[in-house]
Amino acid sequence: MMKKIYANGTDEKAFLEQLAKRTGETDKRVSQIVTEIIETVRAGGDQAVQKYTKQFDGELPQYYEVPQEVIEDALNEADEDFVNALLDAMENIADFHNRQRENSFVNALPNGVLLGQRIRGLKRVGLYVPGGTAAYPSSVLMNAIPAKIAGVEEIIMVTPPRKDGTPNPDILVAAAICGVDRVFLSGGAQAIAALAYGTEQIPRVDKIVGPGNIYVATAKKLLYGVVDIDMVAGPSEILVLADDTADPAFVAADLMSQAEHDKLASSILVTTSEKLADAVLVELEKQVQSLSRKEIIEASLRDQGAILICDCVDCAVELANAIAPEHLEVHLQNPMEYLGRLDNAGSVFLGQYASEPLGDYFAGPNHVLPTSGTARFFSPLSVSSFLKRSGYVYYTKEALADAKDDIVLIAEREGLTAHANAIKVRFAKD
Ligand SMILES: NC(=O)c1ccc[n+]([C@@H]2O[C@H](COP(=O)([O-])OP(=O)(O)OC[C@H]3O[C@@H](n4cnc5c(N)ncnc54)[C@H](O)[C@@H]3O)[C@@H](O)[C@H]2O)c1
Ligand SMILES: N[C@H](CO)Cc1c[nH]c[nH+]1
Ligand SMILES: [Zn+2]
Repeated sequence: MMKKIYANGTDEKAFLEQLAKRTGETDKRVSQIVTEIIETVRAGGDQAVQKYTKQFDGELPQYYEVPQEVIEDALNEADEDFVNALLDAMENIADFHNRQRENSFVNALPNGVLLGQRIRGLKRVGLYVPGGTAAYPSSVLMNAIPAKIAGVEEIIMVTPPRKDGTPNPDILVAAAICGVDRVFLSGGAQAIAALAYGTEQIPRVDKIVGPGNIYVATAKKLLYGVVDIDMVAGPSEILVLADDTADPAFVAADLMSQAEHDKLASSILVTTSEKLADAVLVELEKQVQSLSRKEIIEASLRDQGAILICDCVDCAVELANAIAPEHLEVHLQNPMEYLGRLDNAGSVFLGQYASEPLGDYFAGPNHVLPTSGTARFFSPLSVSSFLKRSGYVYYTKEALADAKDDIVLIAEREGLTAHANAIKVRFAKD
């Protein structure tokens, strides 16, 4: 089901190149389609959005904007256990993200100068919640909770309608408990374009967050600059780093937990133990039989998965850093020992009981994470993703007099005499 590759410098390189192409190959064609969608929505507004919804999602949605009473009804009619589970998860997620708060500061110098940084929440944010195979209430929590903590004034959620045009009630429940302000039934590149430019009904936002498929990710990339974006979070990924102390049943189960998301999801085992590799293969065959998304899991493991066998743990760690996966599970004898060397992962899960779904739903750290190797430079979604900082300066005449010569000198050296003049003019009458 998963290929075994011996990490000898050549074979794993070929696999990594193929992995890097898994979303990239379609990029050019998708870019063309998405560019056309963006331009059409920019010119045609809500009508164009609805036209694409009908084309790609099959039906005109029951509501374009979901009325508040429908959202409230969804919460009132939801089963209590589900709501309570979401509230339990929310408590952990809020507790974790509350620790990410940042404060404004001011430095008051003895000469009367004030230098400060003001931090505020973004005014209005767009939250993309995938539909299709991936309508996740947990993703609503992971996006909306840090936004609320950051002080975002208005959260506009967009999500595709279900096949019959109705909203997904579980998504509405999550939106209600998180305090999402407005919900539109629109998905794909058209929803991203509407949020970026604004339409008559969908307000223009300052930033768009949330994962989505290749059309959503491409629209976000193309519109970056018109609007801010969080990151490009694509198909899910897991890399398990394991030695012969790992439990093959746990490793196989966790690999499949991410393969289940998408045929393009990638699940990789990097191990020093051939014995473990073989046992994991047996477990995969056994456990997949009872899983409802067997077909997706098998396709994902076959096409995007691999077991990479390394000579030593250090080589395995190096390989994990080179792949830079979204999720990295550490099933090594002393997992904590490696934490400081695991540089490139969206989220790290230490030890055999820190199973990836614990992070997807409950533990507290965010599950909107960088994918496709971008964990090298992107960080998880966080409170700071929703903050804006401005520096400010207050100077007295005396303080400016002390700084005047340096400023004028640098300005004139740059050939910017108007800059120099703006300083000099303040002392012209002295
Ligand atoms: N990294 C993360 O944190 C994270 C979390 C959750 C989900 N995900 C990923 O998000 C993705 C969700 O994908 P999805 O497809 O289920 O939902 P989606 O909402 O992202 O995409 C559905 C939309 O795609 C558009 N679309 C579909 N076919 C199209 C076509 N041929 N041309 C133009 N537009 C088209 C439609 O508008 C449709 O509404 C998955 O890849 C999943 O792995 C990632
Ligand atoms: N693992 C996904 C991010 O890659 C997030 C998620 C939502 N629900 C279940 N899982
Ligand atoms: Zn998941």
